[in-house]
Amino acid sequence: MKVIKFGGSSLANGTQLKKVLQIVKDDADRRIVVVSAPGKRNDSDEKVTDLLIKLADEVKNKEDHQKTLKTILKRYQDIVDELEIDPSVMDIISKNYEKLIQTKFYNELYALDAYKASGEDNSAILVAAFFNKEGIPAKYVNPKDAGLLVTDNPGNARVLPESFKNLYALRDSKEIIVFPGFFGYTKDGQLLTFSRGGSDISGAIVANGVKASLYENFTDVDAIYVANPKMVKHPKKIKQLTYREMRELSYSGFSVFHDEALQPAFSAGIPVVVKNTNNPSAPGTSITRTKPENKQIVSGIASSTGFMSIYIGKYLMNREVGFGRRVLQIFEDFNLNFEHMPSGIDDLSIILRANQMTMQQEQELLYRLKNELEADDVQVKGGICLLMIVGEGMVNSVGTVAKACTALAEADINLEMINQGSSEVSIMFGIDEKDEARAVKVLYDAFFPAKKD
Ligand SMILES: Nc1ncnc2c1ncn2[C@@H]1O[C@H](COP(=O)(O)OP(=O)(O)O)[C@@H](O)[C@H]1O
Ligand SMILES: N[C@@H](CC(=O)OP(=O)(O)O)C(=O)O
Repeated sequence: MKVIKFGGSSLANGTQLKKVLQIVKDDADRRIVVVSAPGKRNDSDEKVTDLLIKLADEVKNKEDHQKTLKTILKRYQDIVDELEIDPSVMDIISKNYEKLIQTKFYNELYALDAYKASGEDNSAILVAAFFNKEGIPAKYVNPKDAGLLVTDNPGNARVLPESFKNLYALRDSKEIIVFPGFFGYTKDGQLLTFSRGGSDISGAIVANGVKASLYENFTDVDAIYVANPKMVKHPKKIKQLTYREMRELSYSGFSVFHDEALQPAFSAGIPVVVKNTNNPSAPGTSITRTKPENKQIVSGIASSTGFMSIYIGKYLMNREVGFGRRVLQIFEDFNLNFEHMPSGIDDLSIILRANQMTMQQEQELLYRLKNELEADDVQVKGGICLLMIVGEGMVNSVGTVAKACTALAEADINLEMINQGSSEVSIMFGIDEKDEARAVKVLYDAFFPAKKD
């Protein structure tokens, strides 16, 4: 049995849905279809999820929401019309939205998640109706009925382990299951979403639950490329990656596959393949526990912006027992996640995502760090980009850091930070955000030089 997930780009209009149907028909093992909300039809279009966030905001602020609601309904209506699906589906979807808008939520974050999730929920209802109309017996299954349970973290829910056992029952269905991605329910029955792009996570959870032989993730590119195709022209394709390589690359910018989607697949040993809905015969990229050794030391180069660093300097820091714990306690008091913590004998830096704090919180944090730790110096720097070079081959090879540093130095790109060693398969550099695209390009040229004829 295979679990197959289609992203928003594969569900953006009727033409895309016809491709989805054909892909499902092509392989009798494709029994569970996890769907996203309709995505962008072209570069200037809006994702339904983004429209729903806008709608939630308008309803919350008691602003006029009719235009946004109409735009959302039209996205579904256009698909229903193009595919000549029974118009009663549109009545169901419209009623779902009427009901949602009338619902009084006592927690704004729960409300936002309910709006966001409705994009995938209605998409699954529509896809199931389309399959049935085309003679493929299919049924929509709600994550609550299937027992997909999550933690109580709005917009950032995590799966609860008992979900996997509950989901096993999906194997028994005679019909193809169409399952909405992106959300689950707490034990108290509250709907909550995963983080953005989280339909990939739902697909991996369902694949784990039903003990799938393969998790196929269909998107709009022929493969995962060694660098983001928006930054490097025609980058090389990757045939195979290990789970840990993919996790590092997704975490640091390869948005094509969600980093949290690796663990459920990994823990059940389920191979993942990323393929193109627009070109399904292309082999795509496989993600597996191990991969055959090859000459390629670096597998991919990723980058991600939006980070800040907080530097703390204090003479004899290394001799002060409990210093690190006190630093982290202050961060915990502000409910801040941190990503990295490079350190020296008299200084340490904390790298964190900048969007976690307001200016005022930042000022309060700096004040506490300086005073409670009696630090000599506390400085903050925003606008940091993390560059990640990833490859299993780096474990047994020398010279990767030197090669990367040379390429960056020759391009006059200043390194704010280097972090090598904690993860065997990656090297991380902190640079100024303005240098991001140039840095990815020079590293690509250094590690994937064009073949000379
Ligand atoms: N290294 C990479 N390889 C392939 N695609 C990448 C990479 N990095 C970023 N992407 C982007 O990821 C996009 C696919 O992910 P996404 O937009 O989430 O698709 P979907 O709508 O199918 O979920 C691609 O169109 C591409 O722009
Ligand atoms: N629709 C949600 C979840 C998702 O995974 O979407 P997509 O498969 O289009 O990346 C989002 O935009 O975040």
